[in-house]
Amino acid sequence: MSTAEPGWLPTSHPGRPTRPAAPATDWARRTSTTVAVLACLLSWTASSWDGGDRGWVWTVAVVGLLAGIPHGALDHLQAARLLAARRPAPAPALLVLAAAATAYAALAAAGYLLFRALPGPALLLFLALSVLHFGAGETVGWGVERGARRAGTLVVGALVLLVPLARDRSLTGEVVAALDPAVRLPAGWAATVLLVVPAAAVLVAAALALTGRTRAAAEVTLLLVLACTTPALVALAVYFGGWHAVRHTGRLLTEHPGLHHVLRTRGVPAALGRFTALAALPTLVVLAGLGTLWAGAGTPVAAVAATLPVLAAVTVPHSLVVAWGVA
Ligand SMILES: CC1=C(/C=C/C(C)=C/C=C/C(C)=C/C=O)C(C)(C)CCC1
Ligand SMILES: [Fe+2]
Repeated sequence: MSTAEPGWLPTSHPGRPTRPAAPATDWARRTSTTVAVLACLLSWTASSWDGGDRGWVWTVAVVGLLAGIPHGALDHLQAARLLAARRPAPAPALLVLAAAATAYAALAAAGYLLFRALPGPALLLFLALSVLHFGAGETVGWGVERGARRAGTLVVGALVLLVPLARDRSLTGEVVAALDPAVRLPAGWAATVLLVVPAAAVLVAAALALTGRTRAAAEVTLLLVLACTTPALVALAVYFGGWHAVRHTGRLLTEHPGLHHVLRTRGVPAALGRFTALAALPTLVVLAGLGTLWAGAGTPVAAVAATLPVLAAVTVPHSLVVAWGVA
């Protein structure tokens, strides 16, 4: 990073903006929509040709998971920036970064220990947190009042996570049993989710369309189709890696001062290049960890069960940093 560019602490931006920042949001919306539409079309085609052999679904699941990892790779920088902005007096940048990274790691460790000690309640908390995190990522740009945003967050978060999990009860059950055979999901949860959530999503899409938010309405409809008509793991993986992570990255290009500077002066591809460079090392660390976990798992289900506590652990600080940034 050259000395003329702002780093991860709040600074005034040198120079005049040469490009507006909206292209990052636009790029993210166009890319994620294209991915979701193509994923639906390809998935319907594959499902009709695979003769019941669903090996391809696991490939899509791994690709989606891997594609989603980098979107949290700059969380420690985001946390440091938010922490620095709240301090009454400026503190040395490295000290703030160390404090933010320590708090982040401590929260992740606490999440992991909780998952290991009490898998049942921790799984329910993790699902609730994930619904809120995914849903909040969708409603952030809707421009609706707070109550409507909260309802939309719950409905769309449940749509993209709980509906696929409920559609493939046997996979969800197997993963949960591999995690801890003593854990029981509440009876009737899947039927309730499938009865309530898609209908609620239709109402949300209709409300958005009737209030002139046609693009948001179309996006909720597309997520409804993805969640309800593609194999559960495909829906989850495509949403996580091809939609949630892409949109979060688009927002980061505007929120992170260094990336925003590159975005304004050199455009979206250059800002994405800079994001890739910054995210590479944390992403590689997570990949190495996942590789170790997966090497010890005998079956795909065992690999997913081994991934779950780690995913839950990093989701705790990740969701908090993202929510703090939006607040
Ligand atoms: C229960 C369960 C799952 C839940 C995954 C979740 C809840 C992921 C949340 C990720 C988040 C919130 C990432 C943030 O960016 C799997 C692995 C799909 C497989 C089947 C069982
Ligand atoms: Fe996220």
